Amino acid sequence: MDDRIVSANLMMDEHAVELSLRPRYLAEYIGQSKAKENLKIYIEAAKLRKEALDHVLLYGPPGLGKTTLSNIIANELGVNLRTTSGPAIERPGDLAALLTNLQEGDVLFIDEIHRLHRTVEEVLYPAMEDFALDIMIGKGPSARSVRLDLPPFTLIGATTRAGLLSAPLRDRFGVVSRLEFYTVDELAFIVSRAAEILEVSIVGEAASEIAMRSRGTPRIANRLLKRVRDFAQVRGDGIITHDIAQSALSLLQVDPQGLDDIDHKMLRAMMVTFSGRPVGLDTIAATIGEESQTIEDVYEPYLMQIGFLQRTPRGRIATESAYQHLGLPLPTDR
Ligand SMILES: Nc1ncnc2c1ncn2[C@@H]1O[C@H](COP(=O)(O)OP(=O)(O)OP(=O)(O)O)[C@@H](O)[C@H]1O
Ligand SMILES: [Mg+2]
Repeated sequence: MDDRIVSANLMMDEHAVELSLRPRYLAEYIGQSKAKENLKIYIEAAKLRKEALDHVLLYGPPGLGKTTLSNIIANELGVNLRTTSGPAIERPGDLAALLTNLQEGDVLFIDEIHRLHRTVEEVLYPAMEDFALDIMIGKGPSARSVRLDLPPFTLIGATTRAGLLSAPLRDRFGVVSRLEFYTVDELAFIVSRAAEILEVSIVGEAASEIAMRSRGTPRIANRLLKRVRDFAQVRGDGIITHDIAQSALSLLQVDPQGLDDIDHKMLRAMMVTFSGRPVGLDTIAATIGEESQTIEDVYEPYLMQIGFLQRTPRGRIATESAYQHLGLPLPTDR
């Protein structure tokens, strides 16, 4: 019982920490300069015209800051933000309830928008296009559709899988922004800023070390920082030195490129089990006991970004740099 209370408190703390690390305005949002510059102009223009901002679609791998950016957009516009997610909206009526509760100019954020049910999605079309809801009244031959006006609002959709969005939905977003992996410098900056918020001292080299091992992803950078901080407090004198960062990260089984156990298993399966021949996603997934979708959304994008994995029409293959990184010989018949 006591344990449970303690762990619940810990979780609350973690959550509060998570929120405190989240930038609240565009000026604090590091990197993503392309998306940021465009949004700055659109937000400014919408404010000048006193109109709702055009609907925004944010896509890219997990942890790059889609949710953070949606919060920032609402803050910059000075409007309310309502948050929901594709799978959470079960019936058209649920979406109708959300939409009719919006105030003029509000932002409705739908996370995982690629997982919206078809029937719900159809309600969204007129809502996005004409700020209207078409409601069916009655059944059978006497059924008729009534149109209900909605206040102008901004829909922000986030997805890791833009490819799974239906064309009609995709076409209704005026602003489509793809978030990119962060550079090591940007991540080092994010780590230093987070350390300041967490009130822990960190030397520049240590911030860079964490940044290099964060797979271009701020969420991972913040997570690694928190774990390294634990090491610094228990094993050192609280200051995160380069040495502490390096040994903590090795103990966490994050290699110098930021690859973890699952990346290693994936690459080894491709190189050893399948001797370097092209392999299908599902085969890799089954071999290492992971879900195909996790591999496709979380692992592959970064391995492709650093040039360790290629997708070919015949399947996935590991590249020469991946063999070098793992210290395995390149197969001779390639
Ligand atoms: N540009 C940024 N500058 C500073 N910190 C950032 C930035 N982007 C994200 N972060 C940090 O990374 C964390 C994860 O970001 P966020 O939750 O917005 O990712 P996401 O793209 O919504 O991920 P998911 O696809 O998993 O929902 C945030 O809590 C925030 O602390
Ligand atoms: Mg999110």
